[in-house]
Amino acid sequence: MPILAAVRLSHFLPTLLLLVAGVLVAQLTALNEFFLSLFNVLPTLLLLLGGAFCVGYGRQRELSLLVAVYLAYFLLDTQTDYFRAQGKVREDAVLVFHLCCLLLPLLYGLYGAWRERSHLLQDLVARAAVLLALGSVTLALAKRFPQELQAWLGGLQWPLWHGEWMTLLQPTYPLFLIAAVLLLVQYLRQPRPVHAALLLGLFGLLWMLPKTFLLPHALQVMTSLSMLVVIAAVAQEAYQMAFRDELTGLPGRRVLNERLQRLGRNYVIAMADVDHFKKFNDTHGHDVGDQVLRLVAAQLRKIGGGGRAYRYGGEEFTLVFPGKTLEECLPHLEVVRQAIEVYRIQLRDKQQRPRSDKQGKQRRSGGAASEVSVTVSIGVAERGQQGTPEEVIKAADKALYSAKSAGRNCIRSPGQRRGAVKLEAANS
Ligand SMILES: Nc1nc2c(ncn2[C@@H]2O[C@H](COP(=O)(O)OP(=O)(O)OP(=O)(O)O)[C@@H](O)[C@H]2O)c(=O)[nH]1
Repeated sequence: MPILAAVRLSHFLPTLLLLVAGVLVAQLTALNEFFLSLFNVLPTLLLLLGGAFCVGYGRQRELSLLVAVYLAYFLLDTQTDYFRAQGKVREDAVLVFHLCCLLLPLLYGLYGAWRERSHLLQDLVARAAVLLALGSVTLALAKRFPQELQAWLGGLQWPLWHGEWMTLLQPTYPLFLIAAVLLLVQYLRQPRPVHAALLLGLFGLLWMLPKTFLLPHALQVMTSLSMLVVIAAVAQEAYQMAFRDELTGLPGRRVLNERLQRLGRNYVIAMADVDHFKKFNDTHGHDVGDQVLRLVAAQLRKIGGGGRAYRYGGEEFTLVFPGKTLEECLPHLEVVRQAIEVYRIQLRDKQQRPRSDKQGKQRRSGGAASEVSVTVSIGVAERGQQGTPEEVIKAADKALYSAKSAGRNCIRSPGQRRGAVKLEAANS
């Protein structure tokens, strides 16, 4: 699959909306009592609840990231509290702020792009060891040589590369840039909600740092939201894992079972099955078989008439039409059956793939590119006077067997006579 084709706006949109909301709220100079109290405790609450959630789902990477963001928040919050109470900054404020500006993107980029190992405990220990080593060396230096360290950090500048807009210590920007590139590459290689959230969360933190002492709520609000978007993305992935079929992206059996409990008095259920799929797999290989299932699912997803497609299992799909009659659904089922029949699938066998564009063009013009197509048989049943959804599925399954024995690539319903299979044929 081309990389950009897998990029989804839905991976970014919720995170983007939350962060934009955060930017707007952080600009407010006065928050009401409720939100003030909320944002004062939110980072800690998110660390505890989100941390427990990540532990539960074995997400060491997100857990370590939450801890790193929280530590930076804790250090900066101590400084801003003092600043607000005393009207002046603490003695070590500049040093602490500069260290946070450098260590936050460093740890964020490192933890974010560091792939989780299969052994969860080892992974967690390795991440904790990095934090401990970096933290203890920094702390020791800051305690022992505060002035020297501050002077050294202040000297880290390249006047040629300095921009007017740079309000943070100059090396902060390349560190954020490296972290952003790492996280972007990670997203492009594996477009997942969590990878998108990690990338956008980094920008939230970059926005926040220069405003830490300037806007009274920027620190609490943006820390909270940067943590929240990561936790929300973990929750979104957990939901997808539980309820979406990974291969086709369609809702899986669990969602179907749940939907069946909420169907009203009238509904239609269709079972669709790819024809001769075993033979297809044997001829073209399991990978091509998977590719075909994805394409069949993509066509079924487009079903009209208020229908919804689910992967029932294997090469079998279920279509549910709430509040519809059989007559209303048949034309829509026929449209997808035909769409699948005429769809030509270009085989993307890696070994057969041309090495250059020129070669690819030559092959295509020479007709050497291999194309395949599949068909589906569909059995469809509607709820009668009585009957549970399970009984309607059984009836649709029975009709599917009739469709198979009637020659496949057709639609049948219970009681339909043998031969009355294709609507177009029947209508003409
Ligand atoms: N590639 C791939 N194959 C699958 C998947 N799930 C099930 N299959 C294959 O689907 C085939 C189903 O074959 P059968 O149930 O015998 O039926 P069929 O060959 O489609 O024949 P008819 O249904 O009678 O037209 C088996 O070979 C399974 O291995 C999957 O996720 N990916």
